[in-house]
Amino acid sequence: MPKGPIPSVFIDGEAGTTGLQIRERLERFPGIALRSIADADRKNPDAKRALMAEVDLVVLCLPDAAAKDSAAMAAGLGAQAPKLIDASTAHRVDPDWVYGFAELPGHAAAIAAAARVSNPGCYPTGGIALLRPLVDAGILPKDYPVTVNAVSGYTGGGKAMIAEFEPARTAAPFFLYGLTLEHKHVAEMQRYSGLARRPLFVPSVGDFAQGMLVSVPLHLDLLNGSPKPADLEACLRSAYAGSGWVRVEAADGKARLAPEDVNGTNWLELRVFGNADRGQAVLVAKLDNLGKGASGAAVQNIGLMLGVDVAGALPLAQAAE
Ligand SMILES: NC(=O)C1=CN([C@@H]2O[C@H](COP(=O)(O)OP(=O)(O)OC[C@H]3O[C@@H](n4cnc5c(N)ncnc54)[C@H](OP(=O)(O)O)[C@@H]3O)[C@@H](O)[C@H]2O)C=CC1
Ligand SMILES: CC(=O)N[C@@H](CCC(=O)OP(=O)(O)O)C(=O)O
Repeated sequence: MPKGPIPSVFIDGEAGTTGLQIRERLERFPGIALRSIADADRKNPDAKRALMAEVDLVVLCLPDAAAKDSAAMAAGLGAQAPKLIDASTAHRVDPDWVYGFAELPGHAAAIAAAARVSNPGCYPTGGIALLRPLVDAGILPKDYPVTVNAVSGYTGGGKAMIAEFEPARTAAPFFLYGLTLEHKHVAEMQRYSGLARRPLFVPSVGDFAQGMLVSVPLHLDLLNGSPKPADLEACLRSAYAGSGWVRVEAADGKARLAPEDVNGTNWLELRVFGNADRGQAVLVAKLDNLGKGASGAAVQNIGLMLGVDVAGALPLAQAAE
């Protein structure tokens, strides 16, 4: 039973990049009551605690340390504790939290039954979506030496990185990072792709605000059954048949792919580029890092956890200018 006439949500960190995007999606949606704290009080623990006790669900859109503090605060409310969705990295591989990737086998039901859900990272959303069906089908050996390459728009780094690009760019127009090979997303990518060997992950940022490509190169003769690129595509199509927000697109002989054209939507697009004669393929996911990669997944999870159909809050087409 909701605490009020309709289910209510508080976004802790609603002034940040991810929080604002969730707020935009829920503000225009009538099935959920969005509750806020006055700006001056947004970091005031007493104000937060009071509001947490009044709402059904809190979304944490905070740096990891602050997310852990807020999760502890919510747990301390006992019978008044709200359900939680954490958009940070703090609880992604924590066994007490459900991983909020609704399109993975069994996850939608687990999310619907959970009190604490960890929202996936933007890069893992692309990487896991490409890899998991191939592992589950036994095509990709669990110990395959997987490399995940990716490029993100600069909003992926939140307010601090946005300040390096707006109003004037001080960063390089394109750079690789994560080169110590300790990126915070590797653990969740390995766990939920079902890989036994830690994947190599090479992220990068370009001088564009939003949008993301995640790509995984594969040598087909090292896969089980030496599949053709078309077999990989068929495997992905079968895994996501009937999915509302993941679509598999034909490569159509394209040799180029840009990251921005699903921005503002909740689509996660998957493609298999391949050369059967060379025995090589590249799997590519395209998504909006702030859409399906953050706020869209959070809104999907809010819907599942509160039992509300949120399809109307999740754009499938870009808004007209
Ligand atoms: N940007 C992206 O593409 C994605 C981000 N995420 C994750 O979501 C979380 C938020 O990221 P993002 O929105 O990008 O980051 P931002 O830096 O844009 O926003 C974080 C917000 O949290 C606020 N904040 C910090 N501490 C507290 C506190 N104790 N109480 C209340 N508010 C606080 C900040 O306020 P102030 O600036 O005043 O300190 C800021 O408004 C992070 O954990 C991030 O890793 C997840 C997926 C994708
Ligand atoms: C471009 C950029 O800097 N991106 C961020 C990841 C964004 C994200 O998904 O953060 P969470 O792990 O908190 O979800 C990074 O690489 O740290």
